[in-house]
Amino acid sequence: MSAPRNPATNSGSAPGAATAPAQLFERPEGGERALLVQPEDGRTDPAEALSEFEALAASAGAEVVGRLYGRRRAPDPRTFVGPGKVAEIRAALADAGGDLVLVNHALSPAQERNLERELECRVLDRTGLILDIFAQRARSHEGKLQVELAQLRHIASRLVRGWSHLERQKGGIGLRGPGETQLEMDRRLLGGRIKQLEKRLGRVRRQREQGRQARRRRELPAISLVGYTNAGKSTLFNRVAEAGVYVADQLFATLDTTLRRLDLPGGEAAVLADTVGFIRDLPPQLVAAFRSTLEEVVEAELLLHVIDASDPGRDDNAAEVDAVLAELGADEVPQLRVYNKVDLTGGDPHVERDDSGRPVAVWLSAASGAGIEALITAISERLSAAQARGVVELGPGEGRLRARFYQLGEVLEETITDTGGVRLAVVLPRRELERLYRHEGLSAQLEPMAEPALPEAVNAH
Ligand SMILES: Nc1nc2c(ncn2[C@@H]2O[C@H](COP(=O)(O)OP(=O)(O)OP(=O)(O)O)[C@@H](O)[C@H]2O)c(=O)[nH]1
Ligand SMILES: [Mg+2]
Repeated sequence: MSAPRNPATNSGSAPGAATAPAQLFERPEGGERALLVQPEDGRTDPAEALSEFEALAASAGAEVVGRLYGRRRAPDPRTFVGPGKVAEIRAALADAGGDLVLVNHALSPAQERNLERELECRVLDRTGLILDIFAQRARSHEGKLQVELAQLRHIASRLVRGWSHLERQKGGIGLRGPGETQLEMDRRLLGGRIKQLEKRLGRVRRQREQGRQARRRRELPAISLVGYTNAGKSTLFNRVAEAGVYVADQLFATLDTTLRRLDLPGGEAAVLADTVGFIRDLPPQLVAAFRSTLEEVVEAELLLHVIDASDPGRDDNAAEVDAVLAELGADEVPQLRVYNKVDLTGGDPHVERDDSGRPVAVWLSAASGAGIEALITAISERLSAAQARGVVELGPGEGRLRARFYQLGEVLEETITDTGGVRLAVVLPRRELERLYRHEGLSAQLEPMAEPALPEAVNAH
């Protein structure tokens, strides 16, 4: 049985505690003994899926004591796996002395409950496991609220378990909350708590929205690091911003979006954001929960999509990340691919360019620092290409568009025209300009400025 986790074990590190030692987050000895069940659906490579699932289980602090594959044409509506497999799992549990079954698939609440009843042991699906990891990792106030809300929504439909011994296991994997308390298992209180969390989140989000608008007014272009979990985003973030963010060989080491100012060669600056990692089959309620945090991603000028070049599943993982980005509405944000960990592949750091000479991928090692300079130059090149600048003339009736230019970019100069309209010298993200043309009725062309009012972005080296 698992010793209930002492909340003090993982609440001691403030977000600023830069290089928190990894053992802070390691589970006290004697984690729950988990048996893993990996369905074979013919889609993904089961061995690879199982090894990722094992890393997830370890991240949640479980000790893996057994692994089983399950092949079945259609899932059993009652227990997901068939009766023969249930017997096999029961035997394996007895053999290994396991006290938790983790199934690498989504289970319906009824399937989870029926399996628990038949196996006389706690059963958690992939979503429940990922939620548990998120619960342990959330650091910021907003992150904690988001995770708790997602967890409560997830368990709301799973309350009737009917196993008194499960009650006594409070604090085990899947039953831990990010907040002060264990997850409240009483259905009556649950609804109230969910409402309360939604309200608090609303307040926090409004504050963050204000912060983002302030940043936008300061016109610092935003760059977001995105990528599969464990790709090396935080390591790269530290390298690039020298910020000292928590890095660990753990899945979902980072949950909260962290921002740093990034100074580019030539005196330009940008805001760099480190974000939560993505994973295959990210539970939908988690995508929803983090949607607002990930707005940083949607609104970024440039995404650095970090890919672990040494991972044999890297292309699948990258495709998965792109799919989540599309779900978030961020598929149109320009991407620079960063193939990380070239120290492990034996490759040389280099930059790939497209036909027009634009950098599209950078191969580097965040750990050794090889290739970082080239990355920063590539970022600088991509950012200056992402900015539109010019002079635009608006008619007297286009006050709303004038206001939009002030909102979205920087107005360097404004003069009144003979016809009573305005002539604006503006700099704004090209994406926003395109949106103005497409959706907001802007028809006037952006003419080149006679003289650049801002120093040219430096990418001379
Ligand atoms: N060999 C090698 N290891 C690296 C490199 N970059 C990162 N790592 C390691 O990869 C692991 C994950 O790094 P993180 O920076 O925490 O990855 P992340 O993408 O932020 O992960 P999450 O926040 O969990 O999504 C750590 O053990 C790093 O030390 C690299 O260039 N080479
Ligand atoms: Mg990270």
